[in-house]
Amino acid sequence: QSASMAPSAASAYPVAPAAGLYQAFGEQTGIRSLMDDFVVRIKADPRIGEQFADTNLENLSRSLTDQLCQLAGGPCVYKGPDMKTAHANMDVTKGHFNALVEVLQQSMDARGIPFTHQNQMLALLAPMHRDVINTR
Ligand code: HEM
Repeated sequence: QSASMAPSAASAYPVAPAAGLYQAFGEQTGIRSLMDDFVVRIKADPRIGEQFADTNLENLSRSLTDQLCQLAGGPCVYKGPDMKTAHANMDVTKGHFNALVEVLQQSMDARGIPFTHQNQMLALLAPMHRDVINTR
């Protein structure tokens, strides 16, 4: 049983990562710098930045790093709330979700992550839309 299939909040979506995905993202260090870049872009984004006004970006980057590292097949374990709970106190629309994906693509482009691997990561995140989007 791979790490990503272990029972946890991050694996409420039991999809196996493509081989080598974790390595393609530069392992834990690479994912952390990707997420450090991502949270700054998110907060600056005119479509969704406001929702992160009171967010501690350091903590968010750490949570997201654990989550993506685990999803990608790395040895991390995301210990935060499940996606429904994490987003329950805010209005998240499909437009917000798509904006976040676009910003993540910008961050992945900036780090030179190959398109195929970008799409493999997005495919792992996509099923979360059911729990994250809570508003029309
Ligand atoms: C696949 C899409 C998404 C994933 C994987 C995701 C993941 C996460 C994670 C892991 C946390 C931290 C939970 C914690 O440790 O407490 C979080 C918090 C948060 N997310 Fe998302 N999220 C997604 C989409 C969105 C969208 C579309 C929005 C709205 C624009 C959003 C807004 C927030 C906010 C405002 C927080 C709270 C940060 C804080 O604690 O202040 N998320 N998300």
